[in-house]
Amino acid sequence: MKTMQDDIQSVLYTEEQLKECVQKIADKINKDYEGKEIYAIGILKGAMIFYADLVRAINVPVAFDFMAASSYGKGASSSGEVKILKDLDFSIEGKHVIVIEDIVDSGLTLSYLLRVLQSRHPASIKLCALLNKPERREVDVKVDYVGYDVPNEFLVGYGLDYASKYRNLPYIGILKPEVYTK
Ligand SMILES: O=P(O)(O)OC[C@H]1O[C@H](OP(=O)(O)OP(=O)(O)O)[C@H](O)[C@@H]1O
Ligand code: HPA
Ligand SMILES: [Mg+2]
Repeated sequence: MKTMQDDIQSVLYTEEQLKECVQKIADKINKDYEGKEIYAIGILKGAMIFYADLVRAINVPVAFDFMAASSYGKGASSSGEVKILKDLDFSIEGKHVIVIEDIVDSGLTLSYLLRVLQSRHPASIKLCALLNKPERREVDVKVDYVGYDVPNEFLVGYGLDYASKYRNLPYIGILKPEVYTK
């Protein structure tokens, strides 16, 4: 039987590497937010695995909230427009917000969400993404905490999907191009 692994060209980051990387990001956040409370906004669904690992490495109080956004049109490239599918449960007014993403690619999702969130008057807002793909950037977004700058390949695993599949792989892999071009 064909397994998910058969669709992976190569492993980009192993489970162990990801664990170390998440800890490094958390160390910085722990320093920057000492004595404060964080309102962590995870962007569903891609960010959920990273979110779950990151918040457990943070040692100041963290309130959880989530948003789901979708760029219109699916596939391996984004179409440009962003729609909010699920909004936050609570107000972020006066809160120290960190928006947590799995990957910044074109930047359209984060730049749109950032505009929406900034209009709600948080005390501060920072962006945290495990992966950053600078070659694909269409709009400028300043990501405050980044795990890795990644090459322009289609990545899956550790939350990242292709056609709703591969999110549960514990590592990040490069998807074989024949999987998404067929
Ligand atoms: O920088 P961008 O070009 O906007 O791309 C990045 C966004 O695309 C993916 O999410 P997607 O909308 O596919 O939904 P998902 O998180 O449910 O996979 C990813 O999780 C980011 O949220
Ligand atoms: O490389 C990627 N993989 C999965 N989802 C994505 N969304 C933007 N870029 C990617
Ligand atoms: Mg996403």
